Amino acid sequence: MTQSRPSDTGSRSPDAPRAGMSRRRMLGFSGASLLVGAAAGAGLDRVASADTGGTDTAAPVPFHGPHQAGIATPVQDRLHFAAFDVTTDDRGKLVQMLKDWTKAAADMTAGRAIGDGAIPEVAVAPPDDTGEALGLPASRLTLTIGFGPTLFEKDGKDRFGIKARRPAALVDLPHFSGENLDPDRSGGDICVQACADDPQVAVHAIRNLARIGMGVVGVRWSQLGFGKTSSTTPDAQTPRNLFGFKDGTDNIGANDTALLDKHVWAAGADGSDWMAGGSYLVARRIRMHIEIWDRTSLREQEDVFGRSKSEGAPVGEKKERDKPVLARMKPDAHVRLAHPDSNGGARILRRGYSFTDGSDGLGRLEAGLFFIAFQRDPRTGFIKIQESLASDAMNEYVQHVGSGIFACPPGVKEGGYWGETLFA
Ligand SMILES: C=CC1=C(C)c2cc3[nH]c(cc4nc(cc5[nH]c(cc1n2)c(C)c5CCC(=O)O)C(CCC(=O)O)=C4C)c(C)c3C=C
Ligand SMILES: [Fe+2]
Repeated sequence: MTQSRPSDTGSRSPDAPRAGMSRRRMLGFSGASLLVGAAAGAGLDRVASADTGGTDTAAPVPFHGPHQAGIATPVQDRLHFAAFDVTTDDRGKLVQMLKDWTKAAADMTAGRAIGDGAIPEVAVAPPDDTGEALGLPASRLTLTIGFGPTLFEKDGKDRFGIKARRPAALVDLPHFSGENLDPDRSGGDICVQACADDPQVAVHAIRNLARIGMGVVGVRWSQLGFGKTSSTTPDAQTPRNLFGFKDGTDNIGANDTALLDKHVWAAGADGSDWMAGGSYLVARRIRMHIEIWDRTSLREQEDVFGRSKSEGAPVGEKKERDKPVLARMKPDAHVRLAHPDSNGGARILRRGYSFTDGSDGLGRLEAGLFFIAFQRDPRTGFIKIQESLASDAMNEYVQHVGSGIFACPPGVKEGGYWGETLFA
């Protein structure tokens, strides 16, 4: 990617971006002609992301609106997910940080540098923006915030005076059979899901939020993800997971407002007014035993899911979108057990990513699926389905090793801030 970068000397170069100048504007002034030239030569201007529905106009995703972006909006290619612990008991400081985060998030998602930018006129203080995203487009960055159970009450303490506002749906997840959760990769008072088509843009966003939050929050754990394992745009090609299977076929589509209203968006009538238009996020770090899977026959692999590996068609059918006949699948097939018909109609919006974090010291890939699901109520969504998956044939090949649950408030209106409905 062509970048317009300031000099590496630390002093401002003549062609450095102006203070506060947006990454997009910078590109317009200094990078666009280079980009056009490069793209024309390589034919890059014809390349479309699978999830943009065939267009090559990756416009920024609006930050403001009734729902937070990053839930029902088209899934980007990369993820940086971070869980934070709040390190102060001062409610005022927490609220001020949420306001500062909101401004920074609005800037970054629009493709602008934060505040006065990375190269401000005045050089005596650290810049507002760390600078590694200068010259990069917005890359469809979305930032989605969620509040964990411990923000409402921790060790019996109502730190921020919001204990009574904890939604009934924000339960502590029960123990599930076979899981082996690492406390250092689980929980958190606040989460931020950063999704973008460029990993540098997603990492820049989390890094800068952590920097702004210094003294108020600290990163508890974080996870990078690549290769989305689900899509909210059914017309786009379904991506594949690390087991090689199409994943996300029967996901809830971004335009299916009836399904979103029924299964994803919380409503005031659910009991927590401040969550109306929000959603509940469940994250699970699922280790996949790739080496064992790779020694498994194709027939066994297909039996595990109840779908073909090539087309993704349900057992006995030809096409991916053909209606699954659950009775034709093995009783322990993943799709059969996870299907709404096996779970009293339960549906979730999946938005997970593959991950590989190198090797585990025993020569095995430290790899898996960072599973993210949004739902109106985790008790009738993720928990219901995960309990059915206790007898899943896939359990021989996977283990849940990290976990988190968060209440994601509704979207931010212009001039508002993340969590305003909770703290106002
Ligand atoms: C509790 C919820 C789920 C977990 C955890 C989960 C893990 C997981 N899934 C796959 C691969 C596939 N899942 C597929 C379908 C599917 N999975 C869930 C839920 C969980 N999966 C649901 C609700 C569904 C849809 C069922 C339906 O309505 O038909 C599929 C098939 C293709 C698809 O529809 O997406 C695959 C493949 C892995 C590898 C994994 C953990 C590592
Ligand atoms: Fe699944």
